[in-house]
Amino acid sequence: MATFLSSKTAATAIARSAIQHSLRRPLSFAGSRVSVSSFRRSSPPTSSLRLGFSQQGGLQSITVTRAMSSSVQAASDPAQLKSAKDDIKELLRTKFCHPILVRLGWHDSGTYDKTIQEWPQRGGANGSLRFEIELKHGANAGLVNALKLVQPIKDKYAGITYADLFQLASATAIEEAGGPKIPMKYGRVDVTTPEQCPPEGRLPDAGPPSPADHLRKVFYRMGLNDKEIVALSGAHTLGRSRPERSGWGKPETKYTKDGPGAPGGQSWTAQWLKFDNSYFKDIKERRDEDLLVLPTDAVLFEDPSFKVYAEKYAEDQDAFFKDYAEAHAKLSNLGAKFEPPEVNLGYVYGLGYLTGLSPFQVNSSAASAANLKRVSLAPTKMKRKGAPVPCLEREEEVGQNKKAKRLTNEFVAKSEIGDITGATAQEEVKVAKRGEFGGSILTDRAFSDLPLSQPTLKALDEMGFKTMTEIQARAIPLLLEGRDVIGAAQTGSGKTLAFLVPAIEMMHFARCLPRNGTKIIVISPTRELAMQTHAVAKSLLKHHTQTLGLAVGGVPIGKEAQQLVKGVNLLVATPGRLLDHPKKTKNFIYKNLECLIIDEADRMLGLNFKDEMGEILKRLPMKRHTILFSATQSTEVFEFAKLSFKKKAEENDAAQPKPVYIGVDDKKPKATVSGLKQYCCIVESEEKFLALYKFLKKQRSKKTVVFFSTRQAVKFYSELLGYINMECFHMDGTQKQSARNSNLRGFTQAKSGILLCTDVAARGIDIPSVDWVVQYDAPREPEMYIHRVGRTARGEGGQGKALLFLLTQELTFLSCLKEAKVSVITQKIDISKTLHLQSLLEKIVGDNYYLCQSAKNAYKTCIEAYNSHQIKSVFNVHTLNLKGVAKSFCFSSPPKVNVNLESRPSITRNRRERNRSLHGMSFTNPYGNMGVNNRQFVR
Ligand code: HEM
Ligand SMILES: Nc1ncnc2c1ncn2[C@@H]1O[C@H](COP(=O)(O)OP(=O)(O)OP(=O)(O)O)[C@@H](O)[C@H]1O
Repeated sequence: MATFLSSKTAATAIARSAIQHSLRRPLSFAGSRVSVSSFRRSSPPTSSLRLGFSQQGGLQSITVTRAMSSSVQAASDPAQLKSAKDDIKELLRTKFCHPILVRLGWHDSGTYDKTIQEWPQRGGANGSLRFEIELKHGANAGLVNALKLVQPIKDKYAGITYADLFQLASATAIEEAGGPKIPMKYGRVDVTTPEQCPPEGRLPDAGPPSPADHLRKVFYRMGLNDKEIVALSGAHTLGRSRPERSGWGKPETKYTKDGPGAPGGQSWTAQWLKFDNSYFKDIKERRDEDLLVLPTDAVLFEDPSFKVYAEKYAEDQDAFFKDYAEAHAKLSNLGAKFEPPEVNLGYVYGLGYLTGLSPFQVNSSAASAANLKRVSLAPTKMKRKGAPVPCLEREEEVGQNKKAKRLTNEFVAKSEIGDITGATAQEEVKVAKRGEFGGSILTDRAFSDLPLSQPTLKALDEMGFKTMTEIQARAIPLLLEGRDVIGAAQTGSGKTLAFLVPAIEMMHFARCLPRNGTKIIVISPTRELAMQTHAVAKSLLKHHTQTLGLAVGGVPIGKEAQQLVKGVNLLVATPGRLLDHPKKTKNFIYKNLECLIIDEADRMLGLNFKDEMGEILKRLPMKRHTILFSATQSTEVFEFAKLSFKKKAEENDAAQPKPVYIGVDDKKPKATVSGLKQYCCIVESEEKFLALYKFLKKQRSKKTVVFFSTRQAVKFYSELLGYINMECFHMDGTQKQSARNSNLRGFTQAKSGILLCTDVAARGIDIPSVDWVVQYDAPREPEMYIHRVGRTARGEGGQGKALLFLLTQELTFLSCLKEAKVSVITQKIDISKTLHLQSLLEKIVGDNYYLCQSAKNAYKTCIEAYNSHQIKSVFNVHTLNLKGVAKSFCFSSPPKVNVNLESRPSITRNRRERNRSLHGMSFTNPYGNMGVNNRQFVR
């Protein structure tokens, strides 16, 4: 176990007094070690701090001058920056001071307070850390040594500001330690007097009572989010903590006993001069006593929202590097004033040529011609260092940096606001004519060009499918060759046929008979999706002799068992029921299984299904093909694929062909289909239901699916809408299967209508002609958003629209969407003429006992669901206006209910912790241990 130290205070006091002691000594500037500058000083020396060195190189004295107090410090000279970078590299090579230089840059910029407009009061990267008063802040203990190291470089290059030098040194240290290239820009202006330093207390504490809250408080103040907190914390992969400085860490460990650099301290990682993702791996494992884990490090794997990123970075170094580089660049700009100002930024920003580290390519001829004028910055592809799954063969560049740049709130503020309910049919026609709406998903390749059997070709023809979609054209030939495939393609792009056609061919050419048992299993996350896949398979098998079966919960198991005993060659199943059969159905033969297809693989291999999938995988024969399909992919899918495929390759022979990743849309700028128009409506809680009502009323002639976060909300709103003469279908996971089926069937067959549902209908369901997908409650994560909106604009030429409701404080969710390559247009819904309905609604609910109970349940669970939202930084239960929320459930004031704010993820996590030993399925052991699991997520 790594240690948690708490003897901080005393040591900090010692450190402080040591610094203070030295600060009291008189000035004796000793620049004797600094070589004579090759640059002529273009301005008087700007340093306000002078350092004195003892013969041993230790600090002797510091003093502060105020010579520049009245003038504004000019920004850095690019040519000097380039030279200074070389000097920093040399310094790193000789002193091994990478970590402390990183800490120097971060402590200069990390004082930024986004709520303060004025520079330099807002703090941030402005060089203020060179002043004694700031160096004396407890959090900066020891950083005087970093200043001492860079001061000679500062002295050599008068044309560089401290602010730039600190950030240049930090970014260079990361790169030289093997980290990512950081897209830096330069031109920061320095503060000039100690009075301009920020107050003490703006940097994080390593051992606060509530580490997650503390980190959020500090980093949110800087305008950084959870992902950035986790990524930046990864800088602790470098360096050591020293009790005599910060009070944290051991005096020495086996990793720090003999240097490099001055020995001592406790590091977070074994190779603390190498920038990689071992910080996350080590904290996760916590196996080594000699490695440090501060409370603020540990919380990255404890807080559910931080954990998502910490886990990801522990698994995927490329993902860490990418996010770190972005976050570091952002950190280094916090609060900075850049000069020349905006018009000349190209000159300053375009230091790609200068530092060789920017991912932006400067148009160099323009740069030299226009010199100080803005130059165009064309983004170039950042080459990834390796595939996320080394054992996968790339059909094309796998897992590229897909995520687009962050959407800022500014975007929202600037975006055109119209009233969505007023969108006319003419406008829609105009858009459609421009050809921007509803592109073709079909290629020019015909199914008949493939070596498919006659019965399959005949069935395809009868189903009306002649040419293939892209995922079909790319996946089917490879699957026919017997390759294992991970397929990713947008919602509604025909993935079902892409895996079913080759599966059926496999059975056909193997001449499977019922007595051979189950040769192919397709696993789906929901019963409805399994039934739908079963229906497509049934049509495809129309002229074949092979047998088909369905195993889903909610229906009597007996009939299914009889069928299985007779022999089902292709079985479509949900995981819970699939697990029941081997236990309860004696003669269910699955030992001959040849192919396992996991639809919606990212969901199936995610946390919710981990236990069931572990159990299933453990029972199935290992010698089989594995096919994984989904519209969104996750690290889990790749990790699973990597391990299970690798294991299989080991067990079989070395010549085993590698599995193939097919990412049809990886290079596309959008994650959603071109036929989809997406809107977002920003509302206050109290207006939310009125806005929905107004919307549904206006779109009465359309077919609309509305997603809610809880089944209680689905129940209440469908009852309420029924009361006010707006009948709707409703579907959630706890309804009886017969009710689920009839609601889905009813809505599918209807020309217009409303379906209220939970995420049980978010994935895979193929309902024809849905016009609108409304997300009344925001989704758990961007991936869920993509699946939900995928219920419209499906198939060839499919068109549809999506509307997301967000509360004002949830706006930053748009940045998460932007990162997932989803852009939405902000719209408004004018409810001014609907406001009077509120009192009427309150009366309806108040007068009806059952409706009132239903509203209370919905209100309670809605708050609980909000509390367990995955993206805590955006969906923070404490920011909810409860009075407004109550209004949206038709209460005049918040009802008295017992709200359980223990988060759902933590309940699930606790249960998982308890259950872990039962299954042993992990991504290092995708086949799991022997054991019994009675828990059924989906039956
Ligand atoms: C998340 C909140 C953070 C806390 C509570 C924290 C705390 C600390 C502490 C206590 C030390 C030991 C200092 C010493 O004794 O010399 C340290 C060192 C360090 N910190 Fe942080 N830190 C945080 C975030 C960051 C960030 C965001 C970065 C950079 C992006 C960073 C980079 C470093 C480095 C590189 C060192 C090693 C310095 C050396 O070896 O001299 N830290 N941090
Ligand atoms: N080759 C084809 N030609 C015409 N239509 C097709 C073709 N292949 C599939 N489709 C139609 O496209 C629609 C979407 O197909 P499918 O349900 O397989 O999508 P999907 O990619 O699995 O979507 P999701 O990710 O939402 O599960 C269906 O209505 C299907 O009939």
